[in-house]
Amino acid sequence: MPTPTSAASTVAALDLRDVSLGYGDFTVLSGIDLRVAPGQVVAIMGSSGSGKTTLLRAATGQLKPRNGAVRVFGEDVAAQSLSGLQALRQRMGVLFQQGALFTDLDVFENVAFPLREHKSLPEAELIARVLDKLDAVGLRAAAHLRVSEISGGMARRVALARAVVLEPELILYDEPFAGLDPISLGITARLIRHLSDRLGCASVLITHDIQESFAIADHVYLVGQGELKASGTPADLSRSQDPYVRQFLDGAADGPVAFHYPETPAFAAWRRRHGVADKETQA
Ligand SMILES: Nc1ncnc2c1ncn2[C@@H]1O[C@H](COP(=O)(O)OP(=O)(O)OP(=O)(O)O)[C@@H](O)[C@H]1O
Repeated sequence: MPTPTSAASTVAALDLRDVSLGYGDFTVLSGIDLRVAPGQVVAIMGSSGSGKTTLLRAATGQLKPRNGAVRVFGEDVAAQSLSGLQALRQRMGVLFQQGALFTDLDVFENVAFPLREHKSLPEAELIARVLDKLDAVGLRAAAHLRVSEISGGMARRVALARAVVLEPELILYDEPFAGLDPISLGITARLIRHLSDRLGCASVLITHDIQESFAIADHVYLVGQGELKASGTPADLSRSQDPYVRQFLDGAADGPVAFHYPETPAFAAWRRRHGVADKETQA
């Protein structure tokens, strides 16, 4: 029989059961089952507009599911009061694509910012914590530099240190590799794995980058055509003969992965207002 401790440790950091998400009359995704265990690195992949960022919004409670439940650390996100949601968010780190730093603060103060906002630590402890996180991203000795004095790749790493300074149990990364050169890309990927292992936190990456995410992920989910198309280890997906998975992984132009944005009821209404026939009728 599991002890209370071992039972607690099996609570998923993020758990989606039969979740549907959408905006207005447009359903983006439905029937999504997804689980991220503590310490796991999970990649969510899919073509442009497939709903990856939408999933991330559901995890942070910005978007309520139309169906099913989104649980973070075992708590139903949609059932939370504002203070409950804030308490859950304090246990999460989010690194947005434009993880913009405060340009009027130096590197140290950028990373110290969440600690100063949310914790009242003695200064010596705060300094130790910030330097520890800067050390984890290889930038301890850059603490004194102004944001204008660091490169774009360094700025990404500072943003990463800031995202983990509160030692979150779950970190959500929105396209952490976008716009990075191949070397920085490899370094950032290894850093994400390293931070996850070092802090024991669960990491979710929203990404298009197959090579780097497959190199560090324990599990991969592929979304497309409004649903979960595949899930498994990188090795499982690499072996898959499913036409959708193969087209996505091989980057082939022809296949089931849709290039065209799907026609929504809102577009159909716009089309009718402008006297435009639908494509099939025109053809
Ligand atoms: N606030 C919103 N209101 C209405 N529709 C939205 C909103 N945000 C996103 N969408 C729609 O939801 C769909 C999924 O968008 P989402 O940003 O989740 O895709 P994505 O997979 O992250 O795409 P990309 O890889 O291009 O960033 C898109 O069709 C988009 O137009």
